Amino acid sequence: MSSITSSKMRAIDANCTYLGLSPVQLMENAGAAIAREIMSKISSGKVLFVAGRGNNGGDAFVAARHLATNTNYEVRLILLGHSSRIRTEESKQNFSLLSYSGLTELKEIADSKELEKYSGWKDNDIIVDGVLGSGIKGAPREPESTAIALINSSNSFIISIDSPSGYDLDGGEVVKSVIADMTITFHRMKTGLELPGSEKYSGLVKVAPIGVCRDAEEYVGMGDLMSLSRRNRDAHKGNSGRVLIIGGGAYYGAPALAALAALRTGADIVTVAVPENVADTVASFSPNLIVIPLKGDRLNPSNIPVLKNLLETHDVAVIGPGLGREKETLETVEQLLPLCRKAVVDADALFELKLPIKSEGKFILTPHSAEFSRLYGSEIPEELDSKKNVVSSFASDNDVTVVMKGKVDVISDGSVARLNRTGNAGMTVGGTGDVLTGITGALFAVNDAMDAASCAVFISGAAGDLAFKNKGNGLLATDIIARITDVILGVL
Ligand SMILES: NC(=O)C1=CN([C@@H]2O[C@H](COP(=O)(O)OP(=O)(O)OC[C@H]3O[C@@H](n4cnc5c(N)ncnc54)[C@H](O)[C@@H]3O)[C@@H](O)[C@H]2O)[C@H](O)CC1
Ligand SMILES: [K+]
Repeated sequence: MSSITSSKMRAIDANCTYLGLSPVQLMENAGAAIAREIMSKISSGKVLFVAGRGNNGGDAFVAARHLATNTNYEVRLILLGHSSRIRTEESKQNFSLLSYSGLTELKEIADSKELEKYSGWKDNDIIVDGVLGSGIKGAPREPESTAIALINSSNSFIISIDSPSGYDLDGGEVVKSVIADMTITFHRMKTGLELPGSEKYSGLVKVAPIGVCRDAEEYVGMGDLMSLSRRNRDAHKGNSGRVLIIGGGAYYGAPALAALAALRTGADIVTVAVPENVADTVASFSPNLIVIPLKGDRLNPSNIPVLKNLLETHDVAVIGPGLGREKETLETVEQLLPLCRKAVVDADALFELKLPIKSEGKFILTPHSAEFSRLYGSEIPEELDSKKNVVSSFASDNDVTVVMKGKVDVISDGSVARLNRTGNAGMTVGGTGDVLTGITGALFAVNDAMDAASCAVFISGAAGDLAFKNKGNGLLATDIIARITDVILGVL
């Protein structure tokens, strides 16, 4: 399996929490893995743990407790700072257990000078570095910086927890780092530990499993939303996404639903370009919509010059909701796609879509399984792994990102395939597909295609699940739009 970045690891952790596997359980497994490694290396001896106030230090607390259950080991631990400043509940809980765990010494040292004077640095068989892990930001500050220097100047065998402290697991600049003999990283290899020259800092790298649920990685969860781009405090209007919805003509509700969903997902500007016969109706749904009427009562080739200008001032186009399948409409879609930098293609726009799209642009297609089957030209297999393979190779062959909607949604950009299980049977009501495309458009405006597509199906389904709690099978597409912010506010 390939390596992952530390932000991907954080997303997996958060997905574990979402599934009910708590951080304290993962920490217990992480610490136990460190203790096992020490026990397999030496059967007795002196071990000094140096712990920071984050969860990297928390892993060290657990490891020290496990190791001290065996009286062959003399276990000492220094906490860098005051225990009142330990950051997380799981770490606090594990620190408090240390008073009952038979350690030879347990010290809290916040001051760098005092740290230098500490008598326990010498004659350890092993020093365990739990100073900083994946949560590091910038160059190590004090007292962590002095602790790193003291660890490096010892003659002991150095084992780093998760990452050599100070080293960037994503491969960024290293200002000051522990030079370890061995690094035990958790769950998966990290990108930065595979880079040429990284072994100078890490020593031998081992990957320890910590009991992460398989679904926390494969299925989209709350943690994935953490990797979405966040709004800058000094953002200007438009920075958070300009979405152009091209739809309507045959219908009027669909483009309005997509537009309102995009606004609730956080897009700054949502413009709805619809044939003039439905423009007033679409505009009447909400004063928040900007509606541009297009000549004619269906999308047609004469609309292209106006749409071309609009595409230039928008980050992403959402093409399809309520268009109808008139020949001239589908031909217009075909001519429009190569003009888009980014587009979400849905509903009627998928009907006669010619693939691959001859364009430099990036595309997300959101077919349900019957639509996908038509594009794919064959039946879709029942079994989930085969479905993933089919969607993945289709995405790769056509250079698109695909969301195949179903009871379990399958999302792939051709290199990665993810699954989503949020959503419920109440969402078979009309308009829910339009809501999903609107959410996808808003996310795609400011994120890459795979993140946008995966998070969009998750948000749409989770908002639908919240709506289902109050409305049951009577839920409407507009009820889902009303709950989008509740899902997003849970994370961003
Ligand atoms: N699934 C897993 O991999 C698990 C990993 N665990 C361990 O948790 C750490 C990450 O923990 P986190 O609390 O997010 O961060 P750190 O402990 O690395 O550090 C945060 C801590 O340090 C302060 N800080 C940040 N930058 C600096 C700096 N430049 N100088 C000084 N101090 C800094 C920050 O303010 C915080 O207080 C991971 O590596 C694993 O070891 C889980 O225990 C189990 C699941
Ligand atoms: K560390």
